[in-house]
Amino acid sequence: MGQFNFIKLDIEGLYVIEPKCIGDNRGYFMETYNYEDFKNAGLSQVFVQDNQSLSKKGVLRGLHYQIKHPQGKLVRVLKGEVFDVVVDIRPGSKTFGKWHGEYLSEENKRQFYVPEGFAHGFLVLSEEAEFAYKCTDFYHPEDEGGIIWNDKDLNIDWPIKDMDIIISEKDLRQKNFREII
Ligand SMILES: Cc1cn([C@H]2C[C@H](O)[C@@H](COP(=O)(O)OP(=O)(O)O[C@H]3O[C@H](C)C(=O)[C@H](O)[C@H]3O)O2)c(=O)[nH]c1=O
Repeated sequence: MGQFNFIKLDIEGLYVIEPKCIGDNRGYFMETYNYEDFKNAGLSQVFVQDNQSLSKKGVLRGLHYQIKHPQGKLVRVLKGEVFDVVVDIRPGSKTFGKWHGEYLSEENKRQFYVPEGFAHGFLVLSEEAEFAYKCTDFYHPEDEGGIIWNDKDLNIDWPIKDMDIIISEKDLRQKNFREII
């Protein structure tokens, strides 16, 4: 118990979580999730699906969300570094249309909890990045929505200087923010 530092962010419902990393002469150990600790911090969501993806430098995945089956996500980076972005698309939210970015890395071991109602994506900054996350609902491909990564209204400040961005065909065809609201 008490293995995590929970940091509430300005956008309601977003948390950065810093796990306690216990080092010794072999390496380190850390709990990466604990239902009791998270429940005591107000995050009693149950996760039903874990995902993991590997991406090369410059890969940008997103911005994705599910419509009728929105997923809360607890995201972290196992290897490398990413700039992780969420956009508040919760109807009636006072921060509707606001985005927030977090640098998540193997080094800082920071986790990012994103409640249901956000679009999510990330840009890989390291040569490679292994990305792992827990979801509060299952994948429903027929229910997927998306926003184009460089939407003019959202104006997300992706750290892409001098980077060759790699985006899937699907993500190159995502909608503008104005089309989904
Ligand atoms: C998301 C998902 C995908 N897939 C299959 C579907 C495709 O055959 C393949 C790649 O899917 P996709 O290109 O949608 O993967 P990402 O671009 O990483 O999508 C994710 O990107 C952003 C960052 C997210 O937050 C979402 O979890 C998710 O939308 O995996 C599954 O079988 N289960 C799944 O839960």
